[in-house]
Amino acid sequence: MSAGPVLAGPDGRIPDMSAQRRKGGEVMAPIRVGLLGCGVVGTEVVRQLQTQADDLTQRVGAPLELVGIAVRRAKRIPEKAAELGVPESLFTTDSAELVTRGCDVVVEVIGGIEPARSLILSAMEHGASVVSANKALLAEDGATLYAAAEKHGVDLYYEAAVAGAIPLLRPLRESMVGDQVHRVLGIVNGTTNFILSRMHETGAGFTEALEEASALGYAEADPSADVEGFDAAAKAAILASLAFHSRVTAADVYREGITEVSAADVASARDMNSVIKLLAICELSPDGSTIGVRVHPAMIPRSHPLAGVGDAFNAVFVEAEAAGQVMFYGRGAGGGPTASAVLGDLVAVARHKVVGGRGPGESAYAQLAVRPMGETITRYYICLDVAEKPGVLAQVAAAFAEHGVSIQTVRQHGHADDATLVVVTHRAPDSALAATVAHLRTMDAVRAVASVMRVEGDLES
Ligand SMILES: NC(=O)C1=CN([C@@H]2O[C@H](COP(=O)(O)OP(=O)(O)OC[C@H]3O[C@@H](n4cnc5c(N)ncnc54)[C@H](O)[C@@H]3O)[C@@H](O)[C@H]2O)C=CC1
Ligand SMILES: N[C@@H](CC=O)C(=O)O
Ligand code: NA
Repeated sequence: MSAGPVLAGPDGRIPDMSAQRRKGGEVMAPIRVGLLGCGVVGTEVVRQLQTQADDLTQRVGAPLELVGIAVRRAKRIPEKAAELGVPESLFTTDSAELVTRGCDVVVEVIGGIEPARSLILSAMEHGASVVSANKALLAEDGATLYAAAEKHGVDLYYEAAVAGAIPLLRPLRESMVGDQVHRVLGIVNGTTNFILSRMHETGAGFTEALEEASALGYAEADPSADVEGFDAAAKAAILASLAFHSRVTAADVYREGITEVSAADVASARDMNSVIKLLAICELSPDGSTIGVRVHPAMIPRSHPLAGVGDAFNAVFVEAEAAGQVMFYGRGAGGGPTASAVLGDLVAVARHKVVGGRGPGESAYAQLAVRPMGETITRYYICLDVAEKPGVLAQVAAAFAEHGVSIQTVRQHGHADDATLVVVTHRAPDSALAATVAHLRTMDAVRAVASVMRVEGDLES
């Protein structure tokens, strides 16, 4: 059953079908595409499919025929159809039926775990390759999806799932797969980068900046996934899996979001000519036997290349043995940029349908274990409210020394009851820093541990 003809372009023209003609005049059948979800990303996917119909036909070698668009609510169909200029008959609320219609490719941009997982598995079972933007699902249960893709001989592509428009997963899966990756570090959540940038640049409040990010289509349906770091953790799990050829799930990732980052932290960072960014860091241990995967806010100097990454932009460094450092930068969120990555994957898997063959499957052969966060070695910024009495500084320094954490700089602000000590440490294990902080909290001289933040790069003191 077909829902209709190849969609016309915005000028009303039917795409040029010359690319359908193969040697001997053979006509290539259209590649049948089913779309699950028509929200921020899905809407842009339909728009780009229409505006680029001719070019996509040429690039694939066959026209892409949109055979159905599954949406959740029927009452939105007339409005969506009018907005996109497509027939209402193309829409359905029966997503389970759409994936069994004999699609060549199913594009999943619903999000969440269920029903997305069941729909993808059913689509594969019915012979469809799958393009998805769903990092939450890939990070929770990518292994099941990969296994199904393998079993049914179809592709599973998900470039949009990490860092939106930026080509990052295919470079890791394909271009850099001959190298030994040591570290992947970057900003992979647009919403939190937008919020932190606003807090630094305009002094905007957290809630106000989050509302703006949601209105711009950057935030997840439940924005706590962004601000609590779950979205970045899912992306870190995907990056670590691909970089280190191991199976890493979201549950393996150490995660802190940005909800505890205060205006005072932002001001402190400014005093130290630094900024606060939510970083995802995936790294191989020096002996190559384990990996660390973490997401947390970090203070970085303004001179650091990631410090200038503003708005909802993302940027990721990949450090590899032979390649050295490679940087990826671009729009990490928003309907248009994300749809660009979806379309890239769609063309790739559609070509495979036309000429045969498949893209890479899962490569988890290395099976490296994820080490506990306590073993991570990094530097820290600690802000303490202290009583301004003789000997306090010595007591604080002794607490750090007792746990083997070496202090790089200490600065005191204010006097008497308002005194604040800002300590920046040398590199130390996370467990040692945690023990130091627990110790500081028991000391009479320390009124409060106001803030603890990890540091990347060399801060000015
Ligand atoms: N918005 C962005 O900047 C980016 C989003 N993504 C991912 O893309 C996916 C989609 O994101 P958005 O478009 O922003 O979300 P959205 O919430 O705007 O759109 C999802 C749509 O799916 C619909 N839906 C839910 N259940 C359905 C079902 N069973 N059948 C049919 N439709 C159903 C919802 O009604 C909604 O319209 C998510 O996995 C998200 O994490 C990835 C990168 C960037
Ligand atoms: N909510 C996500 C969307 C893209 O992945 C983000 O803000 O980065
Ligand atoms: Na991407």
